[in-house]
This record gives sequence, structure tokens and C-alpha cells, in this order.
Amino acid sequence: MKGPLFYSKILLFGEYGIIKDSKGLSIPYNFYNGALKTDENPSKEAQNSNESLKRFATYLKGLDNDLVIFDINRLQKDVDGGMYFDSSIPQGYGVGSSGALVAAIYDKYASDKITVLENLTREKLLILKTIFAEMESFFHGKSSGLDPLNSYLSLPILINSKDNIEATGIPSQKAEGKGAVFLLDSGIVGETAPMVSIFMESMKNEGFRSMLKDQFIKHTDACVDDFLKGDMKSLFKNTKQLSKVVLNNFKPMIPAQFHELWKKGLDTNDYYLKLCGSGGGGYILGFTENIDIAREALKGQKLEVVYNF
Ligand SMILES: Nc1ncnc2c1ncn2[C@@H]1O[C@H](COP(=O)(O)OP(=O)(O)OP(=O)(O)O)[C@@H](O)[C@H]1O
Ligand SMILES: C[C@@](O)(CCO)CC(=O)[O-]
Repeated sequence: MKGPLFYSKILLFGEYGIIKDSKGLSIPYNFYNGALKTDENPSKEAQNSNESLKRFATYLKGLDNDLVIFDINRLQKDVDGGMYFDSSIPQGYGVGSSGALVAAIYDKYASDKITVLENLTREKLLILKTIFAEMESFFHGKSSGLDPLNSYLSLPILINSKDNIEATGIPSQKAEGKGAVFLLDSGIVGETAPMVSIFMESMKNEGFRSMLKDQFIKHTDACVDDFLKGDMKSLFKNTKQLSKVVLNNFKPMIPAQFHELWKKGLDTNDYYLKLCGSGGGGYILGFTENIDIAREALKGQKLEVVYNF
């Protein structure tokens, strides 16, 4: 027995900024997915996943009933029967493994759920995001709910500000295009919570706060606008600025062995790197005007193209 598929996501722009009301743009990434499943003879992996679901089910029992009601009895019966989340989405890589799981559970067990088929007003999107934030905070402390929302809707989401989000369209890909957005595998598992703590600590510093507002958020917002408009020339200019600001001010979020490679991209203009989610490991996001040149410059690294233009 296998349920519907829920996909991974990529926050193209907006990491950290969206905590402070910058814009953000998040897209589904269909390369990885997961589904709820029950097997006759579960593997060790399936058993571990099932254990994690058991703990999650216990947590969901305690959620505020005014926000969302789950069919807890059915959920409990299913996890007792060995249900697990059969998923190819890597964990701690910034592509939303817990988000896809949350979306799958909501889809299967929430009563009166908001569905993808109805007219998704901003109000409904915000309610969904609030429910998902509550659910996902089980996995990593505070959550914005954006990852599960993305996975649940399977649509790109534009974050205008904290309380203003909308499903959006993005320019269609050009199969033959040399321009690309790619993932670079750092080979290290990252963790969101400690990275967000470092960020919050830095925010106590006035210099950091001004940098965030006058540079980081400014460039992030410009990148989102450029991407949606399909203005790739301007996008590269702004991504370069963003890449520079991140290298100078978000060093703890960039694994040490990638500092040089990051700088090399800025010096040669062969590619520009930015954080993918909270950083600290997992994937790093790259932008290039010519993927062949980027591949050559990043020889020996694992790249996955996620978008061509
Ligand atoms: N297949 C799975 N089965 C059970 N639990 C899972 C599964 N995949 C992810 N999880 C849960 O989600 C947690 C990982 O979530 P976390 O938010 O730390 O990382 P992520 O969602 O992969 O990354 P990010 O939030 O940066 O995109 C795991 O520790 C586990 O509890
Ligand atoms: C780092 C952060 O901005 C994005 C992580 O995917 C945290 C968040 O907004 O939930």
C-alpha cells in the first residue's frame, strides 16, 4: 500500500531574510519524493522511519484542536501497523525531507482539510502555513511552515512578506539553455536549528542588522524580482552581490572547505554560490550563465541541475 507522492523543495532565495520579512521564492524539486507506505516485511530503514512517525503521532495528539483536527485513531492504528515514510529525500540537506513528511500526514489524516483543488485564497494559504508550522516544529524547533506548504501544493511559492504569500508561476525552463541553477553536494549533513541560533545571535549586533537590511535583503529581493520577470542578466548581477555578502557575513553557514570554491566563482564569474536553506552542510545552490563552464570549474564536485534557462 502506497500513498500519493510528496516532493522535495528548493528555497531559491530568502533563507534567513524571510525570518525578517524579506521576499522569498521556493520551488518544488521533483527529483526526490516520498510517500506513506506499509510493507509486509519492513527494512531496517522502514522500521526507523516508523519509530520516527510514532513519536510524531504522539506530538500531533497534543496540537491545538482549534487549529487542526486529525483522525488520531486511524493514524495510531496505521503507525502501530508499521506505516513509514518511504522517501528518497535526503535528510538535513535543505531540501525539505520533514516538510514532505508533514504534507503527507496532513493530506492523509487531517479532517476538513484545505485541498489543492479549491480556490486557494491568501487566507487559506496562511491557515495552511500556520498548521504546517505547528506540525513541522516537532522536527526542528521553530518552523515557518513553508516547506510543507510547498510540498503539499507542488507549486512555486512567492513570499512577499511573513503574512503575504502566494502560489506563483515561474518562467518556463529552456531545455537547451546553458544558464542553470544547480545543487552542489557538500557531503556534510547540516542542521537547521543551530544555524538559526547563530543567525539570531548575530542579529544582536547592530552592524549585522544593517548589513542584513541594506545588503542581504536588498539583493535577495532583487533576485526574486529578476527571477520571476525572467531578467537573467540582472539576476546574475544580483546573485553575484548576494554571493559576496553571504561569503563575507555568513561564514559559519558555509562549510570551511567550500570558502575557496565560493570565492573562486566570484573571481572568475564562472558560477555564483549561495546558501540553500539554512546552510551548515547539505546542498549549496549555484547559479551559472554556462553550465558547461561551471562543471569544468567545479570538476570533482557533485552537481545536480535543477533549472535551465
Ligand atoms: N523518511 C522519513 N521517515 C521518518 N522521518 C523522517 C523521514 N525523513 C525525514 N524525517 C524526519 O525529519 C527530520 C529531518 O528534518 P530536518 O528539518 O532536520 O531536515 P530537512 O527537512 O531534511 O532539511 P531542511 O529543513 O533544511 O530542508 C529527521 O530527523 C526525521 O525526524
Ligand atoms: C533559514 C531559514 O530561513 C530557511 C531554512 O529552510 C529558516 C526558516 O525561515 O524557516
